Formats: sequence, structure tokens, C-alpha cells
Amino acid sequence: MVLAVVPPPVTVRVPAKVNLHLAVGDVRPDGYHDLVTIFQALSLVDEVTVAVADEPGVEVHGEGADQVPTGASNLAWRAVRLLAAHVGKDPDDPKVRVVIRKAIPVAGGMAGGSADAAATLVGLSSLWRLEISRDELAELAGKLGADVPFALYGATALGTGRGERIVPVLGRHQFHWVLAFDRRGLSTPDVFDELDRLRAEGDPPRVGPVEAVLEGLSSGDPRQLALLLGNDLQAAAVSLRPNLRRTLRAGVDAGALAGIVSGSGPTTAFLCEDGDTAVRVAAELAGAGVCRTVRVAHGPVPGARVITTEEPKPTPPEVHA
Ligand SMILES: C[C@](O)(CO)[C@H](O)COP(=O)(O)OP(=O)(O)OC[C@H]1O[C@@H](n2ccc(N)nc2=O)[C@H](O)[C@@H]1O
Ligand SMILES: Nc1ncnc2c1ncn2[C@@H]1O[C@H](COP(=O)(O)OP(=O)(O)OP(=O)(O)O)[C@@H](O)[C@H]1O
Repeated sequence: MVLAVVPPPVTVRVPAKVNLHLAVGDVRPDGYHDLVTIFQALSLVDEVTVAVADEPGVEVHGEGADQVPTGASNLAWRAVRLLAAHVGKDPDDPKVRVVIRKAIPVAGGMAGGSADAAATLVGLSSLWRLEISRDELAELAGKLGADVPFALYGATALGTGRGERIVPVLGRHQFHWVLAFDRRGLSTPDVFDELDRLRAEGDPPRVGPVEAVLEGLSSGDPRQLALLLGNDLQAAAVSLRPNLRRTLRAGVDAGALAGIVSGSGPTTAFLCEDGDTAVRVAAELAGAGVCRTVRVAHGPVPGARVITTEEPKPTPPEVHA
């Protein structure tokens, strides 16, 4: 008689990101743009549970779940297949079920799908008891999308290349944010294309040097940092979604130090003096009718990490002749 032990499900918490600085270079032959960016991971998190299952697949619940594909194009499922193939398992039959509980807005410029993919890599490493370093996972993560490696590391980091080459930025200061979700998502490639179009027509101003932002971060002074926030994709996101101009103005009118479009948008992120101010700004912004939902968050927070592993449940004994 053999007692088969099914490993318990593993739940991973993973943060959204905001780009404090996003400098976009020219389009490359592979269609990507070279970036210099500073990511910050925020306390707005998705939770992803991976479990051994005879019926494999993805389930999505929560914020924007109806807009997320549950088939092969789900980024978390692509992560399952990629890691399975990497460790010699059958990617067509990985015997895994992934349950995603979303709080990060879908197609919001906060790397929600990327976060789920990173969480899946971390969850499966634990479920399958893999001896795999975070750097090796980051290598795989970069194949899934430019934003995926950062979601593994979290905190604050400098991203270069397509955004996938990550160097941590040390700092012990917390910053307080208000996030305004727009009514609909924006496609990331469309926003990059719009920037190329705007640049072909004229020369929209570009963000300043990244070094100044790094100094602003290390000062810990939100007033100093607020003056240095910048995003080359903002003009493109606003061009595609002119209502964002009004949202950005409303956040600053409500008392935020500064507002920016988060990544490719359309979420807008407002840096506030402290946590109490953030709560007041959020309440006023919610009443202004310029966005769908408002959230308060702080950062930096850690990257994808396991939060639960329940005790193993023995399955009924299998009797072998
Ligand atoms: C806007 C950012 O969120 C900033 O952090 C990222 O650059 C986007 O990262 P992501 O969504 O993980 O991007 P991917 O899924 O790798 O790419 C989606 C599409 O965005 C465009 N893209 C993305 C990253 C990059 N450095 N240059 C690009 O031009 C390309 O059209 C690409 O086909
Ligand atoms: N797990 C997932 N969660 C959310 N979207 C997903 C997921 N898997 C695939 N997608 C698809 O990817 C698209 C982009 O979603 P996502 O939420 O990652 O956008 P985003 O936050 O703007 O990304 P980024 O900031 O990295 O550019 C969605 O429209 C959806 O169809």
C-alpha cells in the first residue's frame, strides 16, 4: 500500500507597479522600445493560488475578471507552460490549476497580468519543490513580458533594456499614493504606437535624467520626488484618452503633490504628502466623478511571495497489487 501525498496548494501575493520615471527610447527592429524606468511596487495586490489538479486550467475572480482570458493566452497559464517545459514536465499536461484573485486593474498600466505570471512562477517553484533561484526565474520571466521580472523582485528598482533588466534601488522611505482606475483599459502596444506617431509629427517633451529621480527617492521627501515624476508614455495615453487630463487635474486640486499616468495607463497615480492626506485625496477624487474607482496604496512593498502553504492532505491510499 502506497500513501500518495498531494502537495498542498500554494498562495502567492504579488504587487502592482507604478513607474516613477519612464524614459522611452526609439523603436527597435524587434518592435520594442529601449526603456530607462524606475519601478515601485505598491500595496495593491493580486493573489494567485496554484494547486495540483486533474482538471488543469485558470480561474479568475475579482477586479475586471470578465476581461481576462482563461485560456492559453492568460499570462499566468503561459508561465505554467514555460516553467513546466524548463524543468522537464509536460507543458501540455502540467496537472495544475491556477486561481487568480484580482485587485490590480486589467489593462490599467499597473502590470497586473505580469504580476500574475510572476506569482505563478513563484507558486509553482514552491509547489513543485524546485531548486531554482530568483535570478533564474527572472530569466524565464523576461520571456513572458517586459514587466514580469520586476514583479518577482518588487520594492523599488531601475529597469533597462525592454524594462526586463532589473537593478534594485535601495531606500527605506515609504511613499503614499492614490490610484484612480479609468472606466476602460488601454492596450499597451497601442500606447507605444501612439507615442511613435506623436514623435513622427513633432517632438513631445521627454522626461529628464533618471539620476535626479534616484536622488529624490533617497531624500525620502515626497515633495522633492513629486517634482521629478515623469512618464514619456503620458502624452500618448492622454492623446488616446483625453479625459485623463481632467483626472490628473482633479487629483492635484484635491491635494496630491503630483499626478502621473501609470505606465501605459489609463490608471493615474497621485503622490501624497502622507497617509492621512492620501485618504482625504482619495475621498475627494472619488466624489469628483472623473474615474471609476479610487484606491489608496503605499510603496515600496516586496515582490511576489508565498503567503500560505496549507498542511499536506493525504489522498486515500492507493493499493498496488
Ligand atoms: C509600459 C510598461 O508597463 C512600463 O513598465 C512596460 O513597458 C510594458 O510592459 P509589458 O506589458 O510587460 O510589455 P510586453 O507584454 O513585453 O509588450 C507588450 C507590447 O508593448 C510594447 N512595448 C513593451 C515594452 C517595451 N520596452 N517596448 C514596447 O514597445 C510592444 O508593442 C510590445 O509588443
Ligand atoms: N492574468 C491576467 N491578468 C490580466 N490580464 C491578462 C492576464 N492574462 C492575460 N491578460 C490580457 O492582457 C491584457 C493586458 O492586461 P494587464 O492587466 O497585464 O495590462 P497592463 O496592466 O496595462 O500591463 P502593463 O502595465 O504590463 O503594460 C488584458 O487586456 C488581458 O486580455
